[in-house]
Amino acid sequence: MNLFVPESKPIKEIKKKLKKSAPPTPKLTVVKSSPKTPVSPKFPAKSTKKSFTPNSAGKEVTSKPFLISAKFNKTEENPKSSPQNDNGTFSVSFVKPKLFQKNLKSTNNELKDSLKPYKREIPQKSVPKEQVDEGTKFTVDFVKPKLFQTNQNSKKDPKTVDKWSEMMKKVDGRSDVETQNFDDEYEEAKGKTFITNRRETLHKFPKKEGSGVEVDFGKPKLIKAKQDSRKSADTAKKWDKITKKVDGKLDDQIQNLNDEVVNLDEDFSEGFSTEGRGQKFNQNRGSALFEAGAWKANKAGNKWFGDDSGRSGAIQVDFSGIEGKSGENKKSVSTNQRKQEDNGRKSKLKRKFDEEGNDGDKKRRREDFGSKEPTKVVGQMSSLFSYDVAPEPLNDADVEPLEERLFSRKTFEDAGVHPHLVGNLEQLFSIKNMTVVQKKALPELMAGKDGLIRSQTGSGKTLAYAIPIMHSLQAITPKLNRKDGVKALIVLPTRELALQTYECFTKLMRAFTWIVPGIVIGGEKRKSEKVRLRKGITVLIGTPGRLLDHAQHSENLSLHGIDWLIIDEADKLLEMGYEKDVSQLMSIIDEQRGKSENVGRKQTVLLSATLTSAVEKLANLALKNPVHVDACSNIPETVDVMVIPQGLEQKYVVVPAKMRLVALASFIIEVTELRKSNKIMVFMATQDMVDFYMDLIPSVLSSTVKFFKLHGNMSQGDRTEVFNSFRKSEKGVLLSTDVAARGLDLPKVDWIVQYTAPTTPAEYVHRVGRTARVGTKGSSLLFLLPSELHFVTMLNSSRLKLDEVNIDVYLRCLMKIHLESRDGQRWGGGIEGAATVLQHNFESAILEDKTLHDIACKAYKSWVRFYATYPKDLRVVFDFKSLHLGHNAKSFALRDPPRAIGGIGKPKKGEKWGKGSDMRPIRKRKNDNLGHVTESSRTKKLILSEFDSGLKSTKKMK
Ligand SMILES: Nc1ncnc2c1ncn2[C@@H]1O[C@H](COP(=O)(O)OP(=O)(O)OP(=O)(O)O)[C@@H](O)[C@H]1O
Repeated sequence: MNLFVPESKPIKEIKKKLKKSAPPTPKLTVVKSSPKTPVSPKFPAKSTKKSFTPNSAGKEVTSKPFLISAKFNKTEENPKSSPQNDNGTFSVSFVKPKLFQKNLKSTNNELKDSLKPYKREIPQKSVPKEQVDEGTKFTVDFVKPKLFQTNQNSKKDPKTVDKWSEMMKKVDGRSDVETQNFDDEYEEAKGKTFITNRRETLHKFPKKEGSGVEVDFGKPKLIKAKQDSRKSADTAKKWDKITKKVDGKLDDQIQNLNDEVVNLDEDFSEGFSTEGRGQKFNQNRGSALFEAGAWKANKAGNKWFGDDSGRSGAIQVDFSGIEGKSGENKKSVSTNQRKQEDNGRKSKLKRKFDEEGNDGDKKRRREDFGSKEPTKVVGQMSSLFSYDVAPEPLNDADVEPLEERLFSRKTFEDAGVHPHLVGNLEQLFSIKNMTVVQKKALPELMAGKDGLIRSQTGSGKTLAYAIPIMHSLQAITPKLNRKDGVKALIVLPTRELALQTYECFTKLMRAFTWIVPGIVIGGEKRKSEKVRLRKGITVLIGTPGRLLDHAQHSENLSLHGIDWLIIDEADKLLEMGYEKDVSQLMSIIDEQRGKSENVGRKQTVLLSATLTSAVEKLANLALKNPVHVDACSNIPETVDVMVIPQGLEQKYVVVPAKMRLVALASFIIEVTELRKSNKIMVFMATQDMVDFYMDLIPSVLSSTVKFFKLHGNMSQGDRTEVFNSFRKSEKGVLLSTDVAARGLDLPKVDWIVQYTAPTTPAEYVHRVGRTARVGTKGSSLLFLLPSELHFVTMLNSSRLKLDEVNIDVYLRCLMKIHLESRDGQRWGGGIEGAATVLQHNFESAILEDKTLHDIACKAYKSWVRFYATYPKDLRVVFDFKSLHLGHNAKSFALRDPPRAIGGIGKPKKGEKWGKGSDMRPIRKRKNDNLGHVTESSRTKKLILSEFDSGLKSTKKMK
């Protein structure tokens, strides 16, 4: 059966009939169309079939959908004329072609390539051509359009690209059922009716009715084009322009269509809409449409109209089939649902991966924290492995640490430093090249300027000011002598730092014997210091309290000849509340200098590894036209960033309160015994903690490594001895308070452990800065309670990058050493068993020794008090109320319940803080006039005790 030529109406017959039925030639404004000539002169020739691309039938498929909107203009003579029974004018609007062409133009070769296999399916030769007469009705299969559409979309949305490639896979294997599935999306779009009113040469499709496939379908593309127009301003404009034209020409139907299109446009994001169904298009360029694609003949439909020329007939497109899009909608809903499910599954998977993926440690930690057991009664050892609920592990932060170059290529010689000094540096310090901060600071300070200097820890700030001082003092003629009094005054926050600086100057002065260094740091008898001062000192180094004391009360200290005032670790001095002492010192210097004749200009220099706003305010008061020396060239001004030595590896470990002591001991064993690292510094919050752990840990571990302790409440003799012997020792563990956090230059320290977290990010930087100095390597480990985990986030925001290490890494070492329970009890195997033995041994040591028990209680109380004094901005992380005091007591090897330990404990319901407890409510800190936070007097006492000048009556404690 020939589907294309209706058997019942041979062409000639039809023509005859037409002639008969046609009224006298109406005055028609016929817009002629031919494949080669655009119907509307407003549309260029480009919009003809020439621009078609091959379709599956081997025939060209238009890249322009030819959604041709047509208007049948009723004639004046025959106002009742209708397309069915009369001729009329058909105005055609080539709405889409241009637009679509634009779209296709933008389609890259990928589209063509991807379509090739599909197109080759039906070789061109196999498609015979056939003449079809006017009035032939065609049914359209809407396969291709979607394909094109999708491909176009694919360029805009990666998801669609995926979908597209998935579809293409199906399309490639077009013969199989899947392709059919793909076509299903348009299944219900089939059945559109096209009627030609002209004779056509058509491709003959397979013999059967309903076969054949493709058409380049205007409507979807129209919708799509409109939709696309939202994506490109140009296209949108063009679209608007075209729409206007169309609107001017279209009849109601078309107008409606446009309305629909707008609606569809809205709906398109949800998939193909049902809105377009039932639309009818009139087209007077059926040929173009036919040419545009393959179609199916439907001999049942013989409606046709138009003139016999066949040039201005109409083709009616019935979109009723588009309701199939509701299926699509359903599909898209289900796709959405599937997507949601997928997302759900993915996020579940992601969570799972986060938990146990490549970081099984985190997973284990979460499991470990899972159970919760009440602390058992005193005298019995409570389980070590039952914790608070674990915190959510932190996501890996995207932190880009700030880098600061350390060394420069310039030598001290290049900077014009006196050759004797250069020689000294080479021989005694083994130093030739300057560090960056020295390279920047030296020329400015040697030129007589004041300076505010910042650079990372261990970058040679001491020499950055010591060399210019020495260089200028040695140049003074006649040569200085002791009677000239103090020429340079160096103020530092701690005695150890003062001692270290004194040593540095002593070395530098070897070539200049007439320059005399001196130190006053407290802790010594005032009398012997006075004697030294009376003898005469050229470079005086000291802590602020003792310096002020001498300046105020000792006639032997004359400051009128001061040329240099150095305030080192300025931020710490201010944080400790020394700004008053420092400013008093400055006034005394100015006063004495004011009374003297022939005084030169005094140079003042402030230094710190971290510059706070308080330091800058002090700088404004103390410095005149200072030069700002920052070793980091790209430090952002707005962000509170910290620079860490590049050789420093920063880690943190989250340890439940109960496990802290065992974890610390394990770490010490692991690092000193198994990894053979040499030196560790362990920072603790309070002096009592340092005392207690110093008494407990070495005795229980019977370790071969030597332990040292350093805090502000030790005698100066002990402090100096410890400081010196730890410096010189090859191996050792130094338990210390923050007294050792600043400025100390202890050689070859491998690890910095912060057993209690610092009170500021800046303090963190100074503590870890005791290792990895001047280009060496070092590591740091920060202990955090689960509740403190987000301190890491805070550090991250200062561009400090820390990596998490699991507690097991250290606990595992307990399996490698011989651990015996003190009383022979057995505690099971594995890590847990070993850790329990160790904890048991600590607790037994306390139980066996009442003094040690008392020390433990004292330490515990001091820690609780300390915890309540975290600065306000850190309390969100170091929240006293979130502490499990009982679990924390265990880290002091105490089995006693908190309230039994000197009344420490949270108040019971209805009870106030302080009642029967050592605890007090946390006091607010106030801002002083220098803009930094001042401590409550109790907190201040706590901090100052670390750095006490040793004087009986401390004025600074007013
Ligand atoms: N140009 C240099 N080349 C090599 N080493 C140097 C140089 N300048 C100083 N050093 C050494 O670097 C070490 C650290 O110096 P210094 O204590 O002055 O650092 P810092 O910047 O003050 O550190 P912090 O901020 O911790 O106080 C010292 O041992 C010092 O001798």
